[in-house]
Amino acid sequence: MRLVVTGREGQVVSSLLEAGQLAGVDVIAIGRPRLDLANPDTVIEAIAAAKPDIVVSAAAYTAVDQAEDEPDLAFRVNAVGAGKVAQAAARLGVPVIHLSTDYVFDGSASGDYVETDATAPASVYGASKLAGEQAVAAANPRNLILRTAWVYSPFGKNFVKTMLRLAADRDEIAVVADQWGNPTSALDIADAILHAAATLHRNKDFAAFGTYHLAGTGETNWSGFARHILDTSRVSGGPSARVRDITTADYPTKARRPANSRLSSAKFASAFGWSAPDWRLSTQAVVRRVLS
Ligand SMILES: NC(=O)C1=CN([C@@H]2O[C@H](COP(=O)(O)OP(=O)(O)OC[C@H]3O[C@@H](n4cnc5c(N)ncnc54)[C@H](OP(=O)(O)O)[C@@H]3O)[C@@H](O)[C@H]2O)C=CC1
Ligand SMILES: Cc1cn([C@H]2C[C@H](O)[C@@H](COP(=O)(O)OP(=O)(O)O[C@H]3O[C@@H](C)C(=O)[C@@H](O)[C@H]3O)O2)c(=O)[nH]c1=O
Ligand SMILES: [Mg+2]
Repeated sequence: MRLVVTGREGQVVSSLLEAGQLAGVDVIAIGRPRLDLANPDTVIEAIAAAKPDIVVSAAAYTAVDQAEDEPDLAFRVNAVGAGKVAQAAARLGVPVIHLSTDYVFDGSASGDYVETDATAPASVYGASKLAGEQAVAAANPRNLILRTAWVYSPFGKNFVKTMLRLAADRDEIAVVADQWGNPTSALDIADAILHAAATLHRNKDFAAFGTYHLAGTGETNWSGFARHILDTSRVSGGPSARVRDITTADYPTKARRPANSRLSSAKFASAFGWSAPDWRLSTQAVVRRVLS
């Protein structure tokens, strides 16, 4: 099985390259300048040349606050570009596995979001990703749209690395405690994608295409996540700091973020027989890797 994944150094693409090597699966990453989602005309040819059995659409414009100032670029990359990736797969007669986000929801629900819940993005990033889901589904009926959340890993930029960096020269970090969600390790996402891809590859009659939530098991808020990161770091001999709970109003940002974007991953678990470890266990593994 040959997976062709978009992007070069992002968290999910890096995790897939590593997981593919361990599992003996060919993973080919293609990104800028060859495949530039901001220049969607580059996409079809770059993907065809890589001869995929399955395409994984992991590249995206992910700067949530910056997107408020660059909506055109965010939509070109996350909506038009993503649609082209799915179209490239369709032309080759292969499925596409596309990554989306919890930020397609506005956060007003009281429980976990399921796949059929109404979307209502509160940010440009969220709106561009929702448009991307629609473009992917329209371009290729053989799509898995995996909505994940709060992604961290040893690679790229993420909240775990930010907390460890801040703790190195501060005694206290103020973190919002009124936004709830599911921290998700990109290492786990990669494992889940390999698992789902193997299912699609093995079963040519696979019929359960569509949207799935795929996030870490268990819930917390950003402050609880920060505390667990820094507790783990302290016992591992790394930097630590006190975490002070603040509210969203105390931490003004350009983009509005959902107060509750918890996702139920039950549909993915029942379709693919895979669920993520508890978020605390996965966080510990990544913190230790970042420190080592
Ligand atoms: N990070 C998160 O917290 C979450 C992410 N997601 C989604 O999961 C997916 C993977 O995210 P993650 O791995 O964290 O992303 P990162 O922010 O770590 O990396 C972004 C990736 O997109 C690539 N990219 C950006 N712009 C372009 C472009 N114009 N053309 C080609 N490639 C481009 C980058 O390329 P390069 O390698 O060249 O830098 C990089 O590989 C995305 O679809 C994202 O929306 C969903 C929920 C949470
Ligand atoms: C650095 C920092 C952040 N925060 C807050 C801001 C925000 O509400 C929350 C998380 O900050 P971040 O900037 O890491 O989060 P953000 O960029 O919003 O993360 C999102 O990225 C996109 C790509 C997604 O798809 C989402 O699932 C989600 O992971 O923590 C603090 O309260 N204190 C701090 O010192
Ligand atoms: Mg400190």
